Amino acid sequence: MQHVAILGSTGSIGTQALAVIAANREKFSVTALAAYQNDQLLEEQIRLFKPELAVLVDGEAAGRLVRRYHGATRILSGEDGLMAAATHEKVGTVLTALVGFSGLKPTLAAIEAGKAIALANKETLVAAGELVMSLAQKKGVPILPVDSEHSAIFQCLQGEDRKTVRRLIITASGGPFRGMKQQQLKAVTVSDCLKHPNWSMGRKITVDSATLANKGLEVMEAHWLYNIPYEQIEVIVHPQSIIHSMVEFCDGSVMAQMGMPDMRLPIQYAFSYPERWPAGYPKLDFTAFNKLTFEKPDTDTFEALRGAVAAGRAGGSMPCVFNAANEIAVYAFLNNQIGFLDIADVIKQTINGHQRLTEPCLEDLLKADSWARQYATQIISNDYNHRK
Ligand SMILES: NC(=O)C1=CN([C@@H]2O[C@H](COP(=O)(O)OP(=O)(O)OC[C@H]3O[C@@H](n4cnc5c(N)ncnc54)[C@H](OP(=O)(O)O)[C@@H]3O)[C@@H](O)[C@H]2O)C=CC1
Ligand SMILES: CC(=O)[C@@H](O)[C@H](O)COP(=O)(O)O
Ligand SMILES: [Mn+2]
Repeated sequence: MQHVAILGSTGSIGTQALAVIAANREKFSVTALAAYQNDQLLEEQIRLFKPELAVLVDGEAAGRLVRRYHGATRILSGEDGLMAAATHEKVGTVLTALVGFSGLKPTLAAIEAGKAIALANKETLVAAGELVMSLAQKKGVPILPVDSEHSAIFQCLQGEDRKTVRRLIITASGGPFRGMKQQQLKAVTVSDCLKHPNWSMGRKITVDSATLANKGLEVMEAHWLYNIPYEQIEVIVHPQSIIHSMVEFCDGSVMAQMGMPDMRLPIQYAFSYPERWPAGYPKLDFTAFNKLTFEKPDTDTFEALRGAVAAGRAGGSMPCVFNAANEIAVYAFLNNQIGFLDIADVIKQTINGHQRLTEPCLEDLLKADSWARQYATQIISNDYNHRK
Protein backbone atom coordinates (compact mmCIF):
# COMPACT_ATOMS: atom_id res chain seq x y z
CA MET A 1 0.00 0.00 0.00
CA GLN A 2 1.50 3.36 -1.05
CA HIS A 3 0.72 6.39 1.12
CA VAL A 4 0.71 9.40 -1.15
CA ALA A 5 0.41 13.16 -0.92
CA ILE A 6 -0.77 15.03 -4.00
CA LEU A 7 0.27 18.66 -4.17
CA GLY A 8 -1.87 20.35 -6.82
CA SER A 9 -4.68 17.77 -6.57
CA THR A 10 -7.28 20.00 -8.28
CA GLY A 11 -5.20 20.59 -11.42
CA SER A 12 -4.83 18.69 -14.67
CA ILE A 13 -2.10 16.37 -13.34
CA GLY A 14 -3.62 16.16 -9.86
CA THR A 15 -7.04 15.03 -11.10
CA GLN A 16 -5.48 12.52 -13.52
CA ALA A 17 -3.34 11.15 -10.69
CA LEU A 18 -6.48 10.65 -8.62
CA ALA A 19 -8.03 8.85 -11.61
CA VAL A 20 -5.03 6.50 -11.66
CA ILE A 21 -5.42 5.96 -7.92
CA ALA A 22 -9.18 5.38 -8.27
CA ALA A 23 -8.44 2.67 -10.85
CA ASN A 24 -5.97 1.01 -8.44
CA ARG A 25 -7.68 1.69 -5.12
CA GLU A 26 -6.24 -1.33 -3.29
CA LYS A 27 -2.69 -0.13 -3.95
CA PHE A 28 -3.01 3.38 -2.50
CA SER A 29 -3.93 5.36 0.53
CA VAL A 30 -4.31 9.08 -0.21
CA THR A 31 -2.93 10.66 2.95
CA ALA A 32 -2.75 14.34 1.97
CA LEU A 33 -4.19 16.57 -0.73
CA ALA A 34 -3.23 20.17 -1.38
CA ALA A 35 -4.39 22.86 -3.80
CA TYR A 36 -4.47 26.62 -4.01
CA GLN A 37 -8.08 27.82 -3.89
CA ASN A 38 -10.50 25.37 -5.51
CA ASP A 39 -12.44 24.50 -2.38
CA GLN A 40 -15.37 22.89 -4.23
CA LEU A 41 -13.25 20.33 -6.06
CA LEU A 42 -11.03 19.70 -3.06
CA GLU A 43 -14.12 18.98 -0.97
CA GLU A 44 -15.29 16.40 -3.54
CA GLN A 45 -11.83 14.83 -3.48
CA ILE A 46 -11.88 14.71 0.33
CA ARG A 47 -15.22 12.87 0.27
CA LEU A 48 -13.94 10.37 -2.32
CA PHE A 49 -10.42 9.73 -1.00
CA LYS A 50 -10.76 10.53 2.72
CA PRO A 51 -7.24 11.92 3.27
CA GLU A 52 -6.01 12.64 6.78
CA LEU A 53 -5.00 16.14 5.71
CA ALA A 54 -6.30 18.56 3.08
CA VAL A 55 -4.77 21.97 2.39
CA LEU A 56 -5.83 25.10 0.56
CA VAL A 57 -3.02 27.63 0.41
CA ASP A 58 -5.49 30.47 0.00
CA GLY A 59 -6.83 31.37 3.45
CA GLU A 60 -10.28 32.54 2.30
CA ALA A 61 -10.88 29.38 0.29
CA ALA A 62 -9.74 27.27 3.25
CA GLY A 63 -12.13 29.22 5.47
CA ARG A 64 -15.05 28.44 3.13
CA LEU A 65 -14.15 24.76 3.21
CA VAL A 66 -13.82 24.65 7.00
CA ARG A 67 -17.27 26.25 7.37
CA ARG A 68 -18.89 23.68 5.05
CA TYR A 69 -17.02 20.49 5.85
CA HIS A 70 -17.34 18.71 9.19
CA GLY A 71 -15.75 15.30 8.53
CA ALA A 72 -12.62 13.59 9.82
CA THR A 73 -10.08 15.19 7.44
CA ARG A 74 -7.99 17.93 9.01
CA ILE A 75 -8.08 21.15 6.95
CA LEU A 76 -5.10 23.48 6.93
CA SER A 77 -4.24 26.63 4.99
CA GLY A 78 -1.24 28.67 3.87
CA GLU A 79 2.35 27.75 3.12
CA ASP A 80 2.62 25.94 6.45
CA GLY A 81 -0.28 23.72 5.46
CA LEU A 82 1.43 22.93 2.17
CA MET A 83 4.62 22.01 4.00
CA ALA A 84 2.63 19.78 6.37
CA ALA A 85 1.17 17.92 3.37
CA ALA A 86 4.62 17.58 1.76
CA THR A 87 6.18 16.15 4.91
CA HIS A 88 3.28 14.20 6.50
CA GLU A 89 4.88 11.36 8.50
CA LYS A 90 2.77 8.60 6.92
CA VAL A 91 3.47 9.67 3.32
CA GLY A 92 5.95 7.69 1.24
CA THR A 93 5.52 9.39 -2.14
CA VAL A 94 4.76 13.03 -2.88
CA LEU A 95 3.40 13.91 -6.31
CA THR A 96 4.45 17.49 -7.02
CA ALA A 97 1.81 18.80 -9.41
CA LEU A 98 1.68 22.45 -8.38
CA VAL A 99 2.32 24.90 -11.13
CA GLY A 100 5.40 27.11 -11.23
CA PHE A 101 8.05 28.13 -8.73
CA SER A 102 5.58 27.55 -5.88
CA GLY A 103 6.56 23.87 -6.14
CA LEU A 104 10.15 24.42 -5.08
CA LYS A 105 9.93 24.80 -1.29
CA PRO A 106 7.47 21.93 -0.68
CA THR A 107 9.54 19.67 -2.95
CA LEU A 108 12.73 20.45 -1.02
CA ALA A 109 10.85 19.89 2.26
CA ALA A 110 9.52 16.54 1.03
CA ILE A 111 13.00 15.42 -0.04
CA GLU A 112 14.46 16.58 3.29
CA ALA A 113 11.78 14.43 4.99
CA GLY A 114 12.89 11.41 2.90
CA LYS A 115 9.84 11.16 0.60
CA ALA A 116 10.06 9.72 -2.90
CA ILE A 117 9.13 12.44 -5.39
CA ALA A 118 6.90 11.86 -8.41
CA LEU A 119 7.83 15.06 -10.18
CA ALA A 120 5.44 16.83 -12.53
CA ASN A 121 6.39 20.35 -11.47
CA LYS A 122 9.27 20.88 -13.92
CA GLU A 123 9.80 24.51 -12.80
CA THR A 124 11.31 23.15 -9.57
CA LEU A 125 14.19 21.52 -11.46
CA VAL A 126 14.56 24.43 -13.84
CA ALA A 127 14.91 26.96 -11.03
CA ALA A 128 16.94 24.88 -8.59
CA GLY A 129 18.11 21.69 -10.33
CA GLU A 130 21.47 21.56 -8.59
CA LEU A 131 19.99 22.00 -5.08
CA VAL A 132 17.12 19.57 -5.65
CA MET A 133 19.19 16.79 -7.22
CA SER A 134 22.03 17.04 -4.72
CA LEU A 135 19.61 16.97 -1.77
CA ALA A 136 17.81 13.97 -3.29
CA GLN A 137 21.13 12.19 -3.70
CA LYS A 138 22.17 13.02 -0.14
CA LYS A 139 18.84 11.79 1.25
CA GLY A 140 18.77 8.74 -1.08
CA VAL A 141 15.30 9.56 -2.40
CA PRO A 142 14.25 8.89 -5.99
CA ILE A 143 12.97 11.66 -8.25
CA LEU A 144 10.56 9.83 -10.55
CA PRO A 145 9.64 11.73 -13.70
CA VAL A 146 5.98 12.37 -14.51
CA ASP A 147 6.49 14.75 -17.45
CA SER A 148 5.75 12.60 -20.50
CA GLU A 149 9.09 13.17 -22.25
CA HIS A 150 11.12 12.45 -19.14
CA SER A 151 9.07 9.39 -18.34
CA ALA A 152 9.76 8.22 -21.90
CA ILE A 153 13.50 8.73 -21.45
CA PHE A 154 13.39 7.05 -18.04
CA GLN A 155 11.66 4.03 -19.59
CA CYS A 156 14.19 3.88 -22.47
CA LEU A 157 17.07 3.97 -19.98
CA GLN A 158 15.89 1.01 -17.91
CA GLY A 159 18.62 -1.63 -17.81
CA GLU A 160 21.02 0.51 -19.86
CA ASP A 161 24.46 1.71 -18.83
CA ARG A 162 24.20 5.51 -18.66
CA LYS A 163 27.73 5.79 -20.09
CA THR A 164 26.44 4.36 -23.37
CA VAL A 165 23.97 7.21 -23.96
CA ARG A 166 24.95 9.39 -26.92
CA ARG A 167 22.02 11.83 -26.82
CA LEU A 168 18.52 12.37 -25.54
CA ILE A 169 15.99 13.34 -28.20
CA ILE A 170 13.07 15.23 -26.70
CA THR A 171 9.98 15.41 -28.87
CA ALA A 172 7.82 18.55 -29.11
CA SER A 173 4.36 18.73 -30.64
CA GLY A 174 5.19 22.19 -32.00
CA GLY A 175 2.05 23.54 -30.31
CA PRO A 176 -0.99 25.18 -31.92
CA PHE A 177 1.12 27.65 -33.95
CA ARG A 178 3.53 25.19 -35.58
CA GLY A 179 4.54 26.43 -39.04
CA MET A 180 3.54 30.04 -38.37
CA LYS A 181 5.98 32.95 -38.64
CA GLN A 182 6.25 36.00 -36.37
CA GLN A 183 4.07 38.17 -38.63
CA GLN A 184 1.16 35.73 -38.15
CA LEU A 185 1.85 35.30 -34.45
CA LYS A 186 1.35 39.01 -33.78
CA ALA A 187 -2.41 38.55 -33.96
CA VAL A 188 -2.95 35.26 -32.08
CA THR A 189 -5.29 35.35 -29.10
CA VAL A 190 -5.33 33.66 -25.72
CA SER A 191 -8.08 31.37 -26.91
CA ASP A 192 -6.03 30.34 -30.02
CA CYS A 193 -3.12 29.66 -27.72
CA LEU A 194 -5.10 27.45 -25.35
CA LYS A 195 -6.02 25.01 -28.14
CA HIS A 196 -3.21 22.50 -27.81
CA PRO A 197 -3.30 20.01 -30.71
CA ASN A 198 -2.79 16.86 -28.61
CA TRP A 199 -2.89 17.44 -24.86
CA SER A 200 -5.43 18.86 -22.45
CA MET A 201 -3.42 20.60 -19.70
CA GLY A 202 -3.43 23.56 -17.32
CA ARG A 203 -3.35 27.06 -18.81
CA LYS A 204 0.25 27.93 -17.92
CA ILE A 205 1.84 24.85 -19.50
CA THR A 206 -0.46 25.15 -22.51
CA VAL A 207 0.90 28.64 -23.20
CA ASP A 208 4.44 27.31 -22.61
CA SER A 209 3.79 24.66 -25.26
CA ALA A 210 2.65 27.32 -27.72
CA THR A 211 5.78 29.47 -27.22
CA LEU A 212 8.00 26.33 -27.07
CA ALA A 213 9.26 27.59 -23.69
CA ASN A 214 7.89 24.28 -22.40
CA LYS A 215 10.46 22.42 -24.49
CA GLY A 216 13.20 24.68 -23.17
CA LEU A 217 12.08 23.98 -19.60
CA GLU A 218 12.08 20.28 -20.48
CA VAL A 219 15.64 20.44 -21.82
CA MET A 220 16.73 21.87 -18.46
CA GLU A 221 14.63 19.28 -16.61
CA ALA A 222 16.33 16.47 -18.59
CA HIS A 223 19.77 17.96 -17.95
CA TRP A 224 19.20 17.69 -14.19
CA LEU A 225 17.24 14.44 -14.08
CA TYR A 226 19.70 12.51 -16.22
CA ASN A 227 22.88 14.44 -15.38
CA ILE A 228 23.62 14.94 -19.07
CA PRO A 229 25.34 17.91 -20.76
CA TYR A 230 23.24 20.27 -22.89
CA GLU A 231 25.26 19.32 -26.00
CA GLN A 232 23.75 15.84 -25.74
CA ILE A 233 20.11 16.95 -25.59
CA GLU A 234 18.25 17.61 -28.82
CA VAL A 235 14.70 18.79 -29.46
CA ILE A 236 12.76 17.51 -32.45
CA VAL A 237 9.25 18.50 -33.47
CA HIS A 238 6.95 15.50 -33.79
CA PRO A 239 3.43 16.87 -34.34
CA GLN A 240 1.57 13.62 -33.55
CA SER A 241 2.89 13.33 -29.92
CA ILE A 242 3.00 9.53 -30.21
CA ILE A 243 6.73 9.14 -29.62
CA HIS A 244 7.17 10.80 -26.24
CA SER A 245 10.97 10.99 -26.49
CA MET A 246 13.97 8.89 -27.48
CA VAL A 247 17.45 7.89 -26.39
CA GLU A 248 20.28 7.33 -28.86
CA PHE A 249 23.05 5.03 -27.68
CA CYS A 250 26.75 4.92 -28.62
CA ASP A 251 26.18 2.18 -31.24
CA GLY A 252 23.60 4.33 -33.07
CA SER A 253 20.64 2.36 -31.77
CA VAL A 254 17.67 4.57 -30.84
CA MET A 255 15.07 3.58 -28.25
CA ALA A 256 11.71 5.34 -28.30
CA GLN A 257 8.78 5.18 -25.93
CA MET A 258 5.40 5.45 -27.64
CA GLY A 259 1.82 5.65 -26.54
CA MET A 260 -1.34 7.68 -26.82
CA PRO A 261 -0.98 11.24 -25.52
CA ASP A 262 -2.50 10.47 -22.12
CA MET A 263 -0.81 11.65 -18.93
CA ARG A 264 -2.37 8.85 -16.88
CA LEU A 265 0.30 6.56 -18.37
CA PRO A 266 3.42 8.40 -17.14
CA ILE A 267 1.68 9.24 -13.85
CA GLN A 268 0.91 5.56 -13.30
CA TYR A 269 4.46 4.54 -14.21
CA ALA A 270 5.90 6.99 -11.67
CA PHE A 271 3.68 5.35 -9.04
CA SER A 272 4.21 1.75 -10.16
CA TYR A 273 7.97 1.88 -10.84
CA PRO A 274 9.86 -0.48 -10.83
CA GLU A 275 6.71 -2.47 -11.61
CA ARG A 276 4.45 -1.95 -14.63
CA TRP A 277 0.74 -2.29 -13.94
CA PRO A 278 -2.03 -3.11 -16.42
CA ALA A 279 -4.30 -0.20 -17.37
CA GLY A 280 -7.46 0.25 -19.38
CA TYR A 281 -6.53 3.55 -21.04
CA PRO A 282 -6.94 3.87 -24.85
CA LYS A 283 -4.23 1.92 -26.66
CA LEU A 284 -2.19 2.98 -29.65
CA ASP A 285 -3.68 1.93 -32.99
CA PHE A 286 -0.87 2.10 -35.54
CA THR A 287 -3.27 2.08 -38.48
CA ALA A 288 -4.89 5.26 -37.15
CA PHE A 289 -1.46 6.91 -36.78
CA ASN A 290 0.21 5.53 -39.87
CA LYS A 291 2.41 8.58 -40.38
CA LEU A 292 4.85 9.80 -37.75
CA THR A 293 6.69 12.93 -38.87
CA PHE A 294 9.62 14.96 -37.59
CA GLU A 295 10.93 18.49 -38.17
CA LYS A 296 13.52 20.85 -36.75
CA PRO A 297 12.13 23.37 -34.25
CA ASP A 298 11.91 26.90 -35.65
CA THR A 299 13.82 28.77 -32.96
CA ASP A 300 13.95 32.00 -35.00
CA THR A 301 10.17 32.21 -34.66
CA PHE A 302 9.79 30.55 -31.27
CA GLU A 303 12.61 32.38 -29.52
CA ALA A 304 11.72 31.19 -26.03
CA LEU A 305 13.15 27.74 -26.81
CA ARG A 306 16.52 29.18 -27.81
CA GLY A 307 16.44 31.54 -24.80
CA ALA A 308 15.69 28.71 -22.41
CA VAL A 309 18.52 26.53 -23.66
CA ALA A 310 20.91 29.50 -23.47
CA ALA A 311 19.77 30.17 -19.88
CA GLY A 312 20.27 26.49 -19.05
CA ARG A 313 23.77 26.52 -20.51
CA ALA A 314 24.62 29.75 -18.66
CA GLY A 315 23.54 28.02 -15.45
CA GLY A 316 23.77 29.48 -11.95
CA SER A 317 20.81 31.77 -11.28
CA MET A 318 19.97 32.26 -14.99
CA PRO A 319 17.47 29.37 -15.37
CA CYS A 320 15.66 30.57 -12.23
CA VAL A 321 15.40 34.06 -13.74
CA PHE A 322 14.24 32.63 -17.08
CA ASN A 323 11.52 30.69 -15.27
CA ALA A 324 10.31 33.65 -13.19
CA ALA A 325 10.21 36.01 -16.19
CA ASN A 326 8.35 33.38 -18.18
CA GLU A 327 5.77 32.91 -15.41
CA ILE A 328 5.13 36.66 -15.18
CA ALA A 329 4.93 37.04 -18.97
CA VAL A 330 2.62 34.04 -19.42
CA TYR A 331 0.12 35.29 -16.83
CA ALA A 332 0.31 38.81 -18.33
CA PHE A 333 -0.52 37.26 -21.72
CA LEU A 334 -3.37 35.23 -20.20
CA ASN A 335 -4.69 38.49 -18.70
CA ASN A 336 -4.47 40.22 -22.10
CA GLN A 337 -1.82 42.66 -20.88
CA ILE A 338 0.73 41.68 -23.51
CA GLY A 339 0.72 39.91 -26.87
CA PHE A 340 1.96 36.40 -27.63
CA LEU A 341 5.32 37.50 -29.05
CA ASP A 342 5.90 39.79 -26.08
CA ILE A 343 6.33 36.74 -23.84
CA ALA A 344 9.73 35.93 -25.35
CA ASP A 345 10.63 39.62 -25.38
CA VAL A 346 9.89 40.10 -21.66
CA ILE A 347 12.00 37.02 -20.89
CA LYS A 348 14.88 38.28 -23.04
CA GLN A 349 14.88 41.73 -21.42
CA THR A 350 14.79 40.24 -17.93
CA ILE A 351 17.64 37.85 -18.70
CA ASN A 352 19.67 40.77 -20.12
CA GLY A 353 19.09 42.75 -16.92
CA HIS A 354 20.26 39.98 -14.60
CA GLN A 355 23.71 39.69 -12.97
CA ARG A 356 24.18 35.93 -12.94
CA LEU A 357 25.20 34.21 -9.71
CA THR A 358 27.43 31.20 -10.32
CA GLU A 359 26.61 28.90 -7.39
CA PRO A 360 23.37 30.17 -5.87
CA CYS A 361 22.08 28.80 -2.59
CA LEU A 362 18.33 28.57 -1.92
CA GLU A 363 18.20 32.07 -0.49
CA ASP A 364 19.99 33.44 -3.58
CA LEU A 365 17.46 31.69 -5.82
CA LEU A 366 14.50 33.01 -3.85
CA LYS A 367 15.97 36.51 -4.24
CA ALA A 368 16.71 36.01 -7.96
CA ASP A 369 13.17 34.75 -8.48
CA SER A 370 11.58 37.73 -6.80
CA TRP A 371 13.98 40.18 -8.51
CA ALA A 372 13.05 38.70 -11.91
CA ARG A 373 9.32 38.88 -11.15
CA GLN A 374 9.59 42.57 -10.24
CA TYR A 375 11.82 43.35 -13.24
CA ALA A 376 9.51 41.57 -15.70
CA THR A 377 6.44 43.21 -14.16
CA GLN A 378 8.11 46.60 -14.54
CA ILE A 379 8.92 45.91 -18.20
CA ILE A 380 5.30 45.00 -18.81
CA SER A 381 3.95 48.11 -17.16
CA ASN A 382 6.53 50.44 -18.79
CA ASP A 383 6.78 49.00 -22.27
CA TYR A 384 3.42 47.44 -23.02
CA ASN A 385 0.64 49.11 -21.06
CA HIS A 386 0.87 52.35 -23.04
CA ARG A 387 0.55 50.46 -26.34
CA LYS A 388 -2.96 49.23 -25.59
N1 LIG B 1 -1.00 19.09 -17.35
C1 LIG B 1 -0.13 18.27 -17.92
O1 LIG B 1 -0.50 17.41 -18.73
C2 LIG B 1 1.32 18.36 -17.58
C3 LIG B 1 1.77 19.19 -16.57
N2 LIG B 1 3.10 19.20 -16.23
C4 LIG B 1 3.54 20.08 -15.15
O2 LIG B 1 2.79 19.76 -13.98
C5 LIG B 1 2.57 20.93 -13.20
C6 LIG B 1 1.06 21.10 -13.01
O3 LIG B 1 0.48 21.37 -14.26
P1 LIG B 1 -1.10 21.34 -14.48
O4 LIG B 1 -1.68 20.22 -13.71
O5 LIG B 1 -1.31 21.41 -15.93
O6 LIG B 1 -1.53 22.73 -13.79
P2 LIG B 1 -2.97 23.20 -13.37
O7 LIG B 1 -2.98 24.69 -13.49
O8 LIG B 1 -4.02 22.41 -14.06
O9 LIG B 1 -3.03 22.82 -11.81
C7 LIG B 1 -2.20 23.43 -10.89
C8 LIG B 1 -2.49 22.90 -9.50
O10 LIG B 1 -1.63 23.55 -8.57
C9 LIG B 1 -2.40 24.30 -7.62
N3 LIG B 1 -1.66 25.54 -7.35
C10 LIG B 1 -1.41 26.55 -8.20
N4 LIG B 1 -0.64 27.48 -7.60
C11 LIG B 1 -0.41 27.03 -6.35
C12 LIG B 1 0.28 27.54 -5.22
N5 LIG B 1 0.90 28.71 -5.24
N6 LIG B 1 0.29 26.80 -4.08
C13 LIG B 1 -0.35 25.62 -4.03
N7 LIG B 1 -1.04 25.09 -5.07
C14 LIG B 1 -1.05 25.80 -6.19
C15 LIG B 1 -3.77 24.51 -8.27
O11 LIG B 1 -4.76 24.71 -7.29
P3 LIG B 1 -6.17 25.43 -7.63
O12 LIG B 1 -6.87 24.52 -8.61
O13 LIG B 1 -6.86 25.47 -6.32
O14 LIG B 1 -5.84 26.76 -8.21
C16 LIG B 1 -3.90 23.18 -9.01
O15 LIG B 1 -4.25 22.18 -8.10
C17 LIG B 1 3.22 22.08 -13.96
O16 LIG B 1 4.51 22.29 -13.45
C18 LIG B 1 3.31 21.56 -15.39
O17 LIG B 1 4.37 22.13 -16.12
C19 LIG B 1 4.01 18.40 -16.85
C20 LIG B 1 3.63 17.58 -17.87
C21 LIG B 1 2.27 17.51 -18.32
C1 LIG C 1 2.11 16.17 -21.68
C2 LIG C 1 3.41 16.81 -21.50
O1 LIG C 1 4.35 16.20 -21.06
C3 LIG C 1 3.57 18.20 -21.91
O2 LIG C 1 4.74 18.78 -21.37
C4 LIG C 1 3.61 18.16 -23.39
O3 LIG C 1 4.85 17.71 -23.76
C5 LIG C 1 3.31 19.47 -23.98
O4 LIG C 1 3.39 19.37 -25.34
P1 LIG C 1 4.47 20.11 -26.24
O5 LIG C 1 5.29 19.04 -26.84
O6 LIG C 1 3.59 20.85 -27.20
O7 LIG C 1 5.24 21.05 -25.36
MN1 LIG D 1 6.14 17.37 -21.28
